[in-house]
Amino acid sequence: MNVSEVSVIGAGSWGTTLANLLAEKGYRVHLWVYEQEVCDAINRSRENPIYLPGFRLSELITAHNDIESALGDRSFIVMVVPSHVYRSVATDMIPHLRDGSVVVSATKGIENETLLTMSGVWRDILPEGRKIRYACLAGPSFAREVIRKIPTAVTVAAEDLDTARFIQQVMATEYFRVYTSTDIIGLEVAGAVKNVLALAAGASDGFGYGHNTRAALITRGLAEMTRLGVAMGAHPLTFLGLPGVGDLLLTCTSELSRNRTVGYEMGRGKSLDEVLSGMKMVAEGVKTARSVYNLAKRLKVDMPICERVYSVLYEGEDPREAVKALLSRTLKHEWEYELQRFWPDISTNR
Ligand SMILES: NC(=O)c1ccc[n+]([C@@H]2O[C@H](COP(=O)([O-])OP(=O)(O)OC[C@H]3O[C@@H](n4cnc5c(N)ncnc54)[C@H](O)[C@@H]3O)[C@@H](O)[C@H]2O)c1
Ligand SMILES: O=P(O)(O)OC[C@H](O)CO
Repeated sequence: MNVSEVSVIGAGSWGTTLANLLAEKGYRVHLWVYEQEVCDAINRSRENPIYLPGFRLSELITAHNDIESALGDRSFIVMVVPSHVYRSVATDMIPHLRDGSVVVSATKGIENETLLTMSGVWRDILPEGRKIRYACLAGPSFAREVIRKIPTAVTVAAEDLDTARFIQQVMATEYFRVYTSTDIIGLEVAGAVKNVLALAAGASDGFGYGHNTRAALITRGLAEMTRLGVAMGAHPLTFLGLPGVGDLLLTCTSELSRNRTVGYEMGRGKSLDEVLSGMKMVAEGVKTARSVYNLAKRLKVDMPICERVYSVLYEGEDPREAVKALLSRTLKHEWEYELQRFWPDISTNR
């Protein structure tokens, strides 16, 4: 497959950044922009004034407000819209999508209504006989650092390694290192769950708790993420890599994270509505907390931190009571859940 032009669907901070990365590699980039005024501003002033102000964008980017012209006859597509609008945007794309197109999804989230990850959404909506080559891009990558060419490493997973290697070649630069994988579901679960855990880590910092608390949340959160991923068919090693512990560390510890910031503000006493009312960008963890809670229940996976995040966000639990509830659970072996579920014949006394 020879690529000279690509489409990027979604012009938030990450979509705009990936569009610019590809344009600076020499690809002609067609960027679909939801808001007409943002679309006009990009074409007129080479800047995304709402989602990525202060960065001059490449001349090789053309912004489009309609999906048909954004897709044209391109067959390398990067999809970066928030998860709650992913299905409707993807559905609009289908009539204009070339069969066999590579679709690289950089969205991190799980649908509330169906509990599907983004690969599941495509499987759900693609008419019989229609095919795409789906891939997921994940890993620790703040748009605001990538746009400044700060060294970054991410992972791309596709069903077959050849597709992943092809995407690696198209997207890698001297500052953006792309690893390959075939564990699509692992990347999707990791990218979604780390946002929920970042809400908890932010709240902990907002309460004024210390480094000990945050390290505990990250480590036990990693165990929860891995359990859910494995129950959904992921490879456990994925969670030790960039999409798992890499992105979890980044998001739970940095002031650049929108998810951590939402948690932090709530930990300082603001309500969820107060925090969200001042935000144009998405904090995916807020919606994904509901999906993760329901998935954990459906698959009988023990995810106490994510469960408390859900009850604070959606059942009005006081965040400090949620911490108390977490700490007052029955004391146990560190790997009790894993030993019982995966190695029942190994004694927890070993
Ligand atoms: N920003 C980052 O650093 C970063 C990094 C990696 C992954 N991601 C993921 O990328 C995805 C997109 O996030 P972002 O940060 O680029 O977005 P953003 O939060 O900067 O902007 C919100 C985006 O949603 C779009 N939007 C709002 N309503 C819409 C609608 N009804 N239909 C279609 N589009 C609509 C806006 O046009 C804008 O593009 C998310 O899943 C996020 O988790 C973001
Ligand atoms: O700002 P956040 O919390 O949405 O995180 C952005 C990216 O997912 C970090 O890899």
